[in-house]
Amino acid sequence: MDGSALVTSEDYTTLNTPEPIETIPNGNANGIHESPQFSDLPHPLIQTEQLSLHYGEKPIFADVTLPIHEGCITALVGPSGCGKTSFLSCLNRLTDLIPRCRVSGHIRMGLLNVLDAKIDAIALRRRVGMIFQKPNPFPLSIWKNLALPLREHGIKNREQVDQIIESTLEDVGLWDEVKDRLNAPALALSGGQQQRLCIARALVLKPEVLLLDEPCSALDPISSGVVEDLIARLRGRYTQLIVTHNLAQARRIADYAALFWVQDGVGRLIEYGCVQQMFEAPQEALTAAYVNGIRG
Ligand SMILES: Nc1ncnc2c1ncn2[C@@H]1O[C@H](COP(=O)(O)OP(=O)(O)OP(=O)(O)O)[C@@H](O)[C@H]1O
Repeated sequence: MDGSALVTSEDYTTLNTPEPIETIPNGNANGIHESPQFSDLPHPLIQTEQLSLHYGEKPIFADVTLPIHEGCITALVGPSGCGKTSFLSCLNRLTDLIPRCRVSGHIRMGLLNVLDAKIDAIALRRRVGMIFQKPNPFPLSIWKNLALPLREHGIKNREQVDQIIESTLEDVGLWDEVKDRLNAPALALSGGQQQRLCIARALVLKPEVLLLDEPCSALDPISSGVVEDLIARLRGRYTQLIVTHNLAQARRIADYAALFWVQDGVGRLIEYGCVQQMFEAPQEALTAAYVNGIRG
């Protein structure tokens, strides 16, 4: 599902987030990515319990209990229509904006009960940013794409805004490419640059979690590689949950993977584990068939 239409500038609102954590759970001296062992695990930053979602009367997924570990990359994989995007949308309550969408079960993020009707969903969306399949920069200049969410959060001092914009564009590897044309329209950038700008737009608000819904699938192979490298580089600083149909990508960058599948008309979590285990020694026959390209 392309949820880009769901997001308004209002979704980029509200301050009050802790600084991103600095721990880097992965990556050895050679830069080779290694999956963490379960024994090394901190508590999950987010935990869903028996999470279920309906659109109207139609059940989409049911009873999903899934930990999402801090600083790690978790990949959601599975065939089209099994509810991966819908699951992502629950985590920052974008589901509130979908008519006749009903979510039940529990989502804990630290001490926060995410599904509590009383919590500030706008504040939550600042802590849990979302990146969509199709890059969706505002039809404004590059600079304004980043200044706008800052201004909405009360950061207006020009020097401070410029400093945050520069460091965030550095973070996403875009500074050198755009520093001489910050007033150019964002829509004039290439698809891959636009997607990195959208990631920067989420990062200026210092989120803890990034939800990435097939962030590379609309990009050419080179741009896709650049965005994938960026996601891998952000490991440890942000908790990332990525929906991808690209199993090779999941294997390259994720620490954990979760396989969703429609069974008896409803999406189910079939298996969750370290990415290495999911690909090399899956516990479920369906996972083995999926990762080996036999099913799905
Ligand atoms: N707003 C909506 N209203 C009603 N049904 C919806 C809505 N959004 C998605 N669906 C349906 O819910 C099911 C799950 O969709 P979802 O996009 O979550 O699956 P997905 O696994 O992410 O699929 P894909 O990999 O193709 O993006 C699909 O049958 C879809 O048609």
